[in-house]
Amino acid sequence: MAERNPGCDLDLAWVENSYINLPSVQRRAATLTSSRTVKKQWQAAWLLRAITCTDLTTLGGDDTDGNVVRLCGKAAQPLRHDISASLGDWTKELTVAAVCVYPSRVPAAVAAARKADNKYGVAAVATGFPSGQYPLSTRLEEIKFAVASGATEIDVVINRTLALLNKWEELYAEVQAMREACGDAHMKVILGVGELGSLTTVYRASLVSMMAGADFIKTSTGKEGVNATLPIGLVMCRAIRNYHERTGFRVGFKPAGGIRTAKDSLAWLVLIKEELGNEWLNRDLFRLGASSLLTDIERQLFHHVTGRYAAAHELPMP
Ligand SMILES: O=C[C@H](O)COP(=O)(O)O
Repeated sequence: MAERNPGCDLDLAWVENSYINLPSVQRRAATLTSSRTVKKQWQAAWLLRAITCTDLTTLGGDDTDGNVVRLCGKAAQPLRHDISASLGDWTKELTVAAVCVYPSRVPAAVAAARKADNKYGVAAVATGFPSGQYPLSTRLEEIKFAVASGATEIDVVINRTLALLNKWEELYAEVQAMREACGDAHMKVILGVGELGSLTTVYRASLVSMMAGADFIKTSTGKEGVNATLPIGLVMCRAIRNYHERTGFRVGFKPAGGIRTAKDSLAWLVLIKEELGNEWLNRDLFRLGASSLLTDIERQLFHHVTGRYAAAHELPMP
């Protein structure tokens, strides 16, 4: 694991004097997908990398321990054995980075991960996910419950109200308290970008979260109307880069919400490579939060290996 970001004092002047130019962000984001294409064995290699960085997610009101355990089976063995064998023996060891579940489902996920020698992590969403509209005391209790249940990573949501009202000191204090409640569990801070109103607010909330000790910043819960988009991702990566330049600490990035196709995952990998560099292209510093992405990646790898697309029954999801 990379050295954790300990955070730093809140630099309010830096936060309040930061502005984002929307047209230039849009222009740069548009070049990302047009400037680089990866094909054939290189594409297969990138897709395998995407799998290792995936937080395989189920966050449904109808989740049960049964479907969480099936998801964990997929986390431990993301590809069908024969596809895996054709891609090389080393892929037998391939797992996703983590499974991501609600706090009440953590014990089942932890038990399943233990049976797979903890080759992947167990992440829990917390702090009044997805809205964060609850008292701080209960939000912190949720973190403690998930950590006590064995979660190794906690995906917390910020209080968007504070960000929208530019109450940066209060937001900083809340995220600091969340980091303390997480203890040794790594903390991913979800900004809920679709509800932040502007890219400038996204940049400022990114900075404040990192100053307060985020190990990762994450775009979305998957429940907002707008989730992970490349322009928003670009702004967050620039914030991560600027924070690293000033403090020397590396913070990870997790786009999440609406990432469904292998092509989407390649675009996100290109963004990371171009904006943060190869150093960020691993599960310690990059995650893709997704519930259905793996299905399409497996489908594309099946095509790479066999030359044809699989019928639905050939690649059943758990
Ligand atoms: O944190 C991950 C998201 O909730 C997943 O969203 P998704 O279902 O759109 O892939």
